[in-house]
Amino acid sequence: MYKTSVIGFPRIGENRELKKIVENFLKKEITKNELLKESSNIRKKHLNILKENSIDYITINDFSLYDNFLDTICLLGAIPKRYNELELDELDTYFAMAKGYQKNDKDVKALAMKKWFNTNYHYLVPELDKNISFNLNLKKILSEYKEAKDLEITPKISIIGPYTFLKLSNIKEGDLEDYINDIKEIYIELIQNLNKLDISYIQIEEPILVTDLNNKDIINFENIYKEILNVKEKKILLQTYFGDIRDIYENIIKLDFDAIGLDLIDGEYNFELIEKYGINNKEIFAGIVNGKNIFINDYKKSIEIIDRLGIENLVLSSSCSLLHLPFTIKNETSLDEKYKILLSFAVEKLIELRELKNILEFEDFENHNKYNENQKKIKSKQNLTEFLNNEVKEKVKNLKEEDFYRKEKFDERIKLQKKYLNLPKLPTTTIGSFPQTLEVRKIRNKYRKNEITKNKYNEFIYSKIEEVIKLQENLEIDVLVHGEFERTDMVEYFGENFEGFLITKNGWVQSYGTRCVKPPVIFGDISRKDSFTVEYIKYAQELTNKYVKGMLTGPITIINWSFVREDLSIRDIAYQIALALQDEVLDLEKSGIKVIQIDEAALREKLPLRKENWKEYLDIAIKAFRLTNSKVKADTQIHTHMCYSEFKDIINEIKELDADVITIEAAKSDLSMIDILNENNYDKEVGPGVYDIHSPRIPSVEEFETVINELTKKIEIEKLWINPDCGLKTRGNKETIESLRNMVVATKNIRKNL
Ligand SMILES: Nc1nc2c(c(=O)[nH]1)N[C@@H](CNc1ccc(C(=O)N[C@@H](CCC(=O)N[C@@H](CCC(=O)N[C@@H](CCC(=O)O)C(=O)O)C(=O)O)C(=O)O)cc1)CN2
Ligand code: MET
Ligand SMILES: [Zn+2]
Repeated sequence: MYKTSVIGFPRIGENRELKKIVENFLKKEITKNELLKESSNIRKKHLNILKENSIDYITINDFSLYDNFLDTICLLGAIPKRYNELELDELDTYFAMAKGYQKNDKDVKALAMKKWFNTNYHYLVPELDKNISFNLNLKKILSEYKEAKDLEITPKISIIGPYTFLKLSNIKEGDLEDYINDIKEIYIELIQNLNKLDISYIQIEEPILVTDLNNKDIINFENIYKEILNVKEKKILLQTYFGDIRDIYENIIKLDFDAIGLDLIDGEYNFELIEKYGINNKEIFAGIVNGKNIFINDYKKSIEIIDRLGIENLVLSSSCSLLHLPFTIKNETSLDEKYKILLSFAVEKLIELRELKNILEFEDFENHNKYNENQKKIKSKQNLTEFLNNEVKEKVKNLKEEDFYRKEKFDERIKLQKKYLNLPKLPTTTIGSFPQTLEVRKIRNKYRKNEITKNKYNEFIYSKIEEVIKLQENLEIDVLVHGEFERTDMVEYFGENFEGFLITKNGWVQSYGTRCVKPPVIFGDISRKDSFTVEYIKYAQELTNKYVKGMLTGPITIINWSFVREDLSIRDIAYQIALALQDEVLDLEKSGIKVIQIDEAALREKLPLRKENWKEYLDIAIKAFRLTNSKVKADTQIHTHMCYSEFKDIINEIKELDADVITIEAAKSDLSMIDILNENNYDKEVGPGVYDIHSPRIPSVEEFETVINELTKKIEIEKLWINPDCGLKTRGNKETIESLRNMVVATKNIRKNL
């Protein structure tokens, strides 16, 4: 007998309904009651979809108005003091933590945001200090429980596990161990409360277990769980995902969990663990349907996996939450059927689980019509020759060592660049995008619907470029950008313009809070037909005597924020993209652009979860980046940008990227990252972000001066750039202009004293 389960379902809604209602609430266009009512409707709709697909273990509390980690902070009452002191109601406190709060004399920054393991989802980081007193708040769980019961569902309740919570918290005082007792107590109280409900499972999620663990971790984990498991009266599923749990499987299997959830897509090694240590009578939730990629399940392979496991009474599950997938392929009305049949979004993954169960329970599976249908689709990919490009395959094969190096060394290059560019000390710049206001989106939407011509659309884009160039000149910024108005997204735009990608119309995936991305699909071999950024950059450059940066997205970031084909190595895919970018870089240079930024925003975030896999990944990432710009002249300045700056472990690789200038996020990480650069003799130029663009807060001139002064103490003046910590596309015009003005004024004040 087989059962089916999913770890979690996307909550943003089929047409991003949740995004819209939360944003409307934040703009005070709808009331709190409307927000709660509408979000309940979304949840009920999703529960019904899960029910219609006969999912046996339906999850609740996977929903969130903004982020599950933020919900967990509220569930445990671990709200940092500064937010409680605002004396707002519960919901406003929630959003103050999410977005920061600036009103009258009150001014509090948002909680920090971090990448959720190796996905493009971001969670809000809990803070733990001596002021924290945990205090259980079950309101959210209980109302979602009631909704499920009203639909006659006996739900499984998802909660973030205590160890993942602790490990991902920002511990401001003391050590992690200092918080274990409190955490244990509050989770015990939580389990005791959940005991009273009519539920199928408590799904405790501990993805931290797929990272490298040491003995202390194992001791801590056992210490916490032995007592929690002592009080349980309902079944507990220990759910892991994003990898295998090699360091702790042996210990876990001896603990009193009723079930264990394993990722069998990204956790190949889990098979060996099961073989070696057995399953000790636990129910296994086998993650065989990929929750992170959008290609259809190959039923033949899945059945082989299940055979290999050789476990009776298996639960067929997703490899991770379906949060990381778009809603349904059904809405991709512009996509050719021959591609569509090869793709599977969240709803289709439910169908796959249901079909797999039926096939497995069918005596002679090879004669099951769904099985044969599936195998026919899988084979049909071979006929899609339009995605084959032998020329680029050859080019990649023939790459030589020298293709990955610039001719001149940095020391020599930077002298030429300094002479040529002749910038003031502490040059100011921005990361690329300017606010993507409603105006921009509306016009683009009209163009998409053919309500305006391509010419009219371009005219509008050019007028925005003029506007933003004037603005930057007025603000007296030193190195300008064109604003990226023609781009929906820095990755999707490259997918639209390169060969080898599929683009979806409604394939939205939540990235953080109400923000979504529409990852393009790397379906075939990648190449570039014509230049596509040059005309805009050239136009911008002709409007000003200052330098305008060429603006490209790097190969690893394109890969990491796309859905990626599984039939070619990541190295080959990365080099194909790098070669396509190289064409664009050289065209920019040819048209007179002297500064070219190639963003590798996602390089750090996709570092493999286990150290043993770092080397291979970084080798690909560095070489692919270098390949994009190895052929430019010495006096062409190459910039790169990275959003997250936890560089401690990869600083040597960052050096090896050999970018002349790197701009990075630093504002939120108390500048400790600068020490790391220094300790490792980082020799290139750096622009540590001087303010956090993820919040509408406007830092004052004094605040900027303090940060910049700090920076000048730590970094050689000659090497220091002043810039925000990321692109400005999510901000409004007003706060952007005021923040940039303060940033430039502060820089000039400091320059006077140099
Ligand atoms: N891919 C990617 N990953 C990333 C980042 C990134 O920039 N790109 N940045 C980091 C942070 N993540 C982010 C993720 C999303 C957004 C973001 O701003 N997303 C926008 C969508 C951007 C977009 O593609 N907008 C479309 C508009 C789509 C749209 O909403 N259209 C409306 C119609 C417009 C109207 O008339 O109102 C509709 O369909 O209803 C466009 O520009 O054309 C959003 O959710 O609001 C920002 C940062 C990390 N990961
Ligand atoms: N150039 C891009 C921008 O400014 C880099 C963003 S990194 C998420 O939007
Ligand atoms: Zn960024």
